[in-house]
Amino acid sequence: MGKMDGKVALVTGGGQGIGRAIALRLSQDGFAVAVVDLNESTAQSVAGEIAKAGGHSLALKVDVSVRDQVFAAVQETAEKLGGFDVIVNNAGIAPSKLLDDVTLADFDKLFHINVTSVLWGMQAAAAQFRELGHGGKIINASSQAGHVGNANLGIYSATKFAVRALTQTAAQEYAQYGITVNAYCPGIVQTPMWSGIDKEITASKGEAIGDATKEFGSKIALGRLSIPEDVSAFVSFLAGPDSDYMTGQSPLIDGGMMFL
Ligand SMILES: NC(=O)c1ccc[n+]([C@@H]2O[C@H](COP(=O)([O-])OP(=O)(O)OC[C@H]3O[C@@H](n4cnc5c(N)ncnc54)[C@H](O)[C@@H]3O)[C@@H](O)[C@H]2O)c1
Ligand SMILES: CC(=O)[C@H](C)O
Repeated sequence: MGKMDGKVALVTGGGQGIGRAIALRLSQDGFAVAVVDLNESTAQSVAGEIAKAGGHSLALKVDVSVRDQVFAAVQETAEKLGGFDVIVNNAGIAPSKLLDDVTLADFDKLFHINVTSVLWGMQAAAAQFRELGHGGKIINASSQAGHVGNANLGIYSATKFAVRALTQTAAQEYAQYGITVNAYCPGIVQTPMWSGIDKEITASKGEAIGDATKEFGSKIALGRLSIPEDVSAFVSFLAGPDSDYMTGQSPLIDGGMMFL
């Protein structure tokens, strides 16, 4: 019996990387999980992994930058999985570009996918919790790059700083409804996103692939990069009953460069 049996969670960007690990872990915790992703195929694959392991799941193709699609996904999840208790606004992109080279189109796309998607997810989840007559948990993906501006990732860093602002503000505004709002801020996690960054940064510097990983990794006390399961273990805590007291906190845990 999972500790969260009967509860329902929605994970955006659940088709790969950190989102996939979160979806699988919340299912192991007992949640029924809606796996939401722009990539329908990977969303269905992760939902299939959950079902094969005996869990309840739903795969939804959603562009999280489109408000109506996010609201529709939350509604469909509540209807098909029988409730709604947790949303994890995890989806994001991380293109590497020097500030000098950033265009308005780059800026708008990145803020729509990494920031407004979090706002739409929080609005949709809070509305659903209130419609169902109970509180709930909102969990947002920030980053170490939301605490320290990263060269070559300046606009990305700006989006992750913005997610922390939205998280801490929502925590204050939603507390009256019994809704907690927290963010996770991983360091460097071995996912397709990080592989892409490593390639782009090292190529732009004319260095060998992997040099960016060595550069970032050298600052990690534990001497290793994170894996998606490091993050999903923390999100499992945030989604569970032990974090009912936490909202908008941002204590720092050094070591794996995991910030809360
Ligand atoms: N990998 C890292 O080092 C790292 C570190 C800190 C924070 N993060 C953050 O964690 C989250 C997950 O990162 P990851 O490394 O797993 O990334 P990833 O690129 O491996 O996976 C991201 C997923 O989001 C989906 N996605 C992208 N745009 C979308 C959209 N518009 N609508 C719906 N889905 C969309 C992709 O299809 C993909 O499945 C991101 O918010 C990222 O910024 C990552
Ligand atoms: C570089 C980093 O921290 C990730 C991509 O958020």
